Amino acid sequence: MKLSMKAPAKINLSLDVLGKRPDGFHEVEMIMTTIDLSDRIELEDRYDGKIYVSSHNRYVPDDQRNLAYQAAQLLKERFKVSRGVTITITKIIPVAAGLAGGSSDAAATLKGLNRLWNLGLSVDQLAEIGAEIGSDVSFCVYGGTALATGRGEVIQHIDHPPKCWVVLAKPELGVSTAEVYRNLNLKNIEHPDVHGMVDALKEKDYDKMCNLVGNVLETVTLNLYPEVSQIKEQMIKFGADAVLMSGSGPTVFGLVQYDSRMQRVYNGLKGFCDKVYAVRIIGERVVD
Ligand SMILES: C[C@](O)(CO)[C@H](O)COP(=O)(O)OP(=O)(O)OC[C@H]1O[C@@H](n2ccc(N)nc2=O)[C@H](O)[C@@H]1O
Ligand SMILES: Nc1ncnc2c1ncn2[C@@H]1O[C@H](COP(=O)(O)OP(=O)(O)OP(=O)(O)O)[C@@H](O)[C@H]1O
Repeated sequence: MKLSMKAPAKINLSLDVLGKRPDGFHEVEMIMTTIDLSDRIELEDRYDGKIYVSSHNRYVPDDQRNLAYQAAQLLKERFKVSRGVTITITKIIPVAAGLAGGSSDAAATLKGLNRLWNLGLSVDQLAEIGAEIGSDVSFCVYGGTALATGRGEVIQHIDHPPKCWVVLAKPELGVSTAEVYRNLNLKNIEHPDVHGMVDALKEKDYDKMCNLVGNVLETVTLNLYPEVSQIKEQMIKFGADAVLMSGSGPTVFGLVQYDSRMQRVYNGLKGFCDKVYAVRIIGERVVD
């Protein structure tokens, strides 16, 4: 049997770091929402018990380092599954970009294998297993819009953003999340108003949402890679309503309400940056 799953990217509308934990991770408070930019994951049953993964993308490992492979291995071992799987990833989400591409591939693999292997796990159980693979995987299992706390794996569903465009620009560099967290100076943080953002979404107040976007990791990545600042400046110049880096970067996104303005920002960035996308926020949970 064969299954095909969509694995959407996320953006962080707000990202705050509260401190460093004894386990080395950082305590975060962030708002994530899914966007209409997705990888496709095909899962095909194997009866020799092996796990194979391929993506035809030179930046993505085709072995046990692949997060989708790790998802399959975890389920196989934990639930003593004798069958195997061939995982084929059509990579659309840019890699090491701050868009949770690998995490979403892992989440889609967990959800797909739950069906393919008849494991009967609830979405909450899948999210809990996902947290063992990476901090963003739990959110990706649920999708939608959430306030994520802990190291990112404690998920509280919140209202989705008002309808708008997201223009994304990804410079030709990949960023290591670990390196960005390592370079964060906890004594010198300007905390974004995460709870104000929750209210803005509840009130469906587009202007308030735009005013409150903030990400404490942005300054770190901007210092490490000044070209990200230039992309931000271009987005602002071409008229995006709000501009922010997603996650640990380097992707910068701009929120835009009107189609004509979206086209202007998109075209403006196209000449400036290699990978540019204009997509909608999905924001609402899709149960698949
Ligand atoms: C930047 C974000 O993408 C925002 O959504 C996430 O916080 C990172 O999520 P992720 O890529 O799934 O992160 P993980 O794979 O769990 O961790 C990668 C590395 O980032 C650092 N890390 C990650 C999450 C966190 N709350 N604190 C951390 O310090 C750790 O050094 C860790 O070894
Ligand atoms: N399925 C996968 N897709 C992309 N990268 C993967 C995958 N599996 C493992 N990786 C590795 O993970 C690293 C980070 O890639 P990914 O695209 O998930 O980063 P990211 O978007 O910054 O994630 P996050 O926003 O969760 O921090 C890559 O450098 C790659 O080597």
